[in-house]
Amino acid sequence: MALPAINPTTTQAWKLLKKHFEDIKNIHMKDLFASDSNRANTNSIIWEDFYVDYSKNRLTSETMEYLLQLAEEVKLKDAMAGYFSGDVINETEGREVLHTALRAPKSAKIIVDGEDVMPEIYRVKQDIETFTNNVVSGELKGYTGKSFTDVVNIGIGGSDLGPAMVVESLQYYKNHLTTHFVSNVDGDHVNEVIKELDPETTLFVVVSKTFTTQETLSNANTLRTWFLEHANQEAVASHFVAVSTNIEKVKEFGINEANIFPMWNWVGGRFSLWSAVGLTISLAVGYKNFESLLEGAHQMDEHFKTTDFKNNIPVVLALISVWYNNFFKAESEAVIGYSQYLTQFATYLQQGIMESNGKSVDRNGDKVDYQTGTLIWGEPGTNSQHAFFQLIHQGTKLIPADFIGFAESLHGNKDHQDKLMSNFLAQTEALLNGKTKAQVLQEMESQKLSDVEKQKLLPFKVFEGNKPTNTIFIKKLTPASLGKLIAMYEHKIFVQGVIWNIFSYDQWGVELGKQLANKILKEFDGAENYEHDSSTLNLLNYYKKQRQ
Ligand SMILES: O=P(O)(O)OC[C@H]1O[C@H](O)[C@H](O)[C@@H](O)[C@@H]1O
Repeated sequence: MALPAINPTTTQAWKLLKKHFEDIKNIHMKDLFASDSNRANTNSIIWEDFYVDYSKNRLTSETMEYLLQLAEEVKLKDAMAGYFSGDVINETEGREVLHTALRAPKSAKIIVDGEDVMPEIYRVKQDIETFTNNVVSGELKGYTGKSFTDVVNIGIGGSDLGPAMVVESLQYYKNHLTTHFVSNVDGDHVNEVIKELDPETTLFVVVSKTFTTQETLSNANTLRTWFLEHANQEAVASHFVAVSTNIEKVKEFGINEANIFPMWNWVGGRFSLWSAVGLTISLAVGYKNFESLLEGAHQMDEHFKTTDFKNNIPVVLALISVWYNNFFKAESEAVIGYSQYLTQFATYLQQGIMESNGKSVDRNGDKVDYQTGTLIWGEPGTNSQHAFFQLIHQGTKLIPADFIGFAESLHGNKDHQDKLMSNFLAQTEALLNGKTKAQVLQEMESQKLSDVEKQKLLPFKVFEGNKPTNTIFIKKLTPASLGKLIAMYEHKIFVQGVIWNIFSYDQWGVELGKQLANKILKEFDGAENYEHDSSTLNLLNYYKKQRQ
């Protein structure tokens, strides 16, 4: 069944929200808290090891009522049923969207083209487990009989960002293997990694869903050439494995069929870390931890699938985001993880969110006349506090932010953890309340300033507050809780795509640049009568001169 295609602006709920927005747009959250002592409790969801507090948002129970009505009116329930059961909801590519099947239990039955995909998923999982155990235990050897010490993941986009982010986030759980990620076609990337490698003990994992991606094939070729400077052709078989849907292309590249981990067209690149694309994750943290990551994601799938919308974390977060995006006209959202392990989390989400929902044509093929996908950015706290928080606190832009924190530390240093958590809590409080003129003046009392000096400084020291945040407080960073967190954002993406009536699972917008790059690449060594605008032509000729 196709996804329902309902223009959200034609719903009753949208009209109610529009009117309601005019009524509450200037209300300060401080007043909402003052008038309802139970606000924090009624606007939070406690589920397993997740405590999601969304009370520090510019909304009332009436707002939530209309937002939930919007979810009903766009037929979110029907869309969810299609998402989980393998409907072709990626209509422009004619594909199912089944990353949730990758983490479903063995007993599940998910039919694609008349066939249950679960046995095949579990067969590949078994291969991942066996291979991981053989590499980690040192049983599998390189061409000179030494065990592997290093793993190089060669991929880009979804074949890089997911595995790289998870490996970074689960660093605490890592084994002795050193992992490297090569993605950029910039030769500096691969060459810097090569400096750290020993060909005798390095395993290469070439990851590409299509196996046609220029960057990945170039990097894989360069690494293989370097490898062959030290080893002979037969050694490639014991040092190179691949993950792809395109078995023929992988074989053409020279990797043995036995060394290919398959994936499927019904897994989108940016949602693929749960498949064999996550092989590097499994190698880095061990199969058991990889499995826990998947189990955590599955628990979030169940929560999303079975919980009423009002208490459904991904649904509520998606609706709040729509509220800011479409009514307050907020352009971006920040994601701030209070954990150094989450350094790559926002970068990862950028692909997930912006490649999925950066669309301007609706599911009927018509241009939308409302805003869709949000810009996503962020860095871990507390570092980001000392970098860009100034703008969030006192700038002119409204930037709703997700604050993600872990109550228990992994390192066990209470002093550091208390300081980290005090910042985590203080920032959302500061963003909520701000600082009034009266408070600033009171603070100034102890300072030796004249009244004129005080009045001069006053406007700069006032914080308006009323800056919205969600707090996603998780008990501890584990493979399972990370799996839940990632799946939470995946479902948020889905819900927003349904509301905005767009296709979230294609990415036609990345094609044009690729096509032109291929054309220009040929022109570097070709004749000079190219068809380009004058700017591109000048730049192209400038480069041609420089490279001679
Ligand atoms: O895995 P691959 O086929 O090499 O694709 C890698 C990436 O490249 C494309 O340009 C897409 O925009 C991404 O969604 C994809 O993850």
